[in-house]
Amino acid sequence: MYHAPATHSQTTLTTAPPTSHHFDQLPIIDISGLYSPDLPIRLHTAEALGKAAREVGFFYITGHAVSRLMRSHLIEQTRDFFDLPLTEKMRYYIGNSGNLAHRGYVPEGEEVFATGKHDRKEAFDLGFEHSVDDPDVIAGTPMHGLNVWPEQTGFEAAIRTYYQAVFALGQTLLHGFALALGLAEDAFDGFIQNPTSQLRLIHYPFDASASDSPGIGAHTDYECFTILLPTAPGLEVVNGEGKWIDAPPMEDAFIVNIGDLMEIWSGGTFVATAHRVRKVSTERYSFPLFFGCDYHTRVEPLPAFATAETIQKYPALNAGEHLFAQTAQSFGYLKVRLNNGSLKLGHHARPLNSFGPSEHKL
Ligand SMILES: O=C(O)CCC(=O)C(=O)O
Ligand SMILES: [Fe+2]
Repeated sequence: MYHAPATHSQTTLTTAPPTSHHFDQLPIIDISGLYSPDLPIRLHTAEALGKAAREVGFFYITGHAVSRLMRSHLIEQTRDFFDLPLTEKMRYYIGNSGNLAHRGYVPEGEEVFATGKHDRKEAFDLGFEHSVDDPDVIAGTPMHGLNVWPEQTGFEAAIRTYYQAVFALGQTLLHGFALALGLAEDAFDGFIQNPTSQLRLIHYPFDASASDSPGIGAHTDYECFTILLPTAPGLEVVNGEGKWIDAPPMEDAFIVNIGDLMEIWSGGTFVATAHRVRKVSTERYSFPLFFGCDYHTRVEPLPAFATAETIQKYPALNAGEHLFAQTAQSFGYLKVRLNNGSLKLGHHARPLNSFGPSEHKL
């Protein structure tokens, strides 16, 4: 279901979860068939993907092409970076990334959500790199530009390699989703020529006092879909009865979840399922790639899914403006600029958490 997004990459859940489907665990889908040169094999795999996207909106994928070595380099480099003293990490502070490129280190307390609470977490944010002569970079369009790279030996190479591999996996999944919706395999490609697609390296530090209390509140992800690699349990997904189902890490698998844009395009055929992160007393790293579309994309139900009902339920929005509006309202350095008038959002920017309280929100 789609609701006004409350944070960058996250939409706070404001109404009851989908009621139609019962599940006690997430489905596991071997996606290797999507890499086949034979269309019938790709279609067969897409069918399983589509069933999971319709009924659960959240699933494990195996049979992908992101190697174990790439994943372990990512984790090692991230661990080494977060182990650095704060003053060193602050050299790469996200608030210093020029031109609203919004890349770099996010210290604890920088991100404050609609509830006013901040999570005990730090992050390092990066994204799709746009060339310096890209018209959007020249125009200063938010979230466009180059990544910030710490001097740490091996960091840039490891993170770049991972980004490229997981982004390519996203493109493969995108084709699978298109087939699953009965569309041409490349139906979405035109929307994803120059996306922002953020990869976040997130560190939830060891917190002995945090036994089973809520961490990141219930939300759906804002973009097309998310490809997540977690290192420890903590993620929970809501089922049709409103029960929270554990989604622990699974060896060699990613967790994929449908985001709001896919739900809008498919007129609700695919569901953006709410999830949250429990505070656990283990140190935890997680790596979501928010597979998004081009900044200027107008997102609305595609013709095959446009009915009076879906058009009313999913009013068109501008993907990038909306994403940035939510980011600007949750990151401290951008809030300062909003407050002093040096940054302005369009008059139609929705406030954080616009739809009021809910039983599933913190
Ligand atoms: O840390 C996780 O496992 C997921 C984080 C998440 O849901 C998000 O950042 O949108
Ligand atoms: Fe999320």
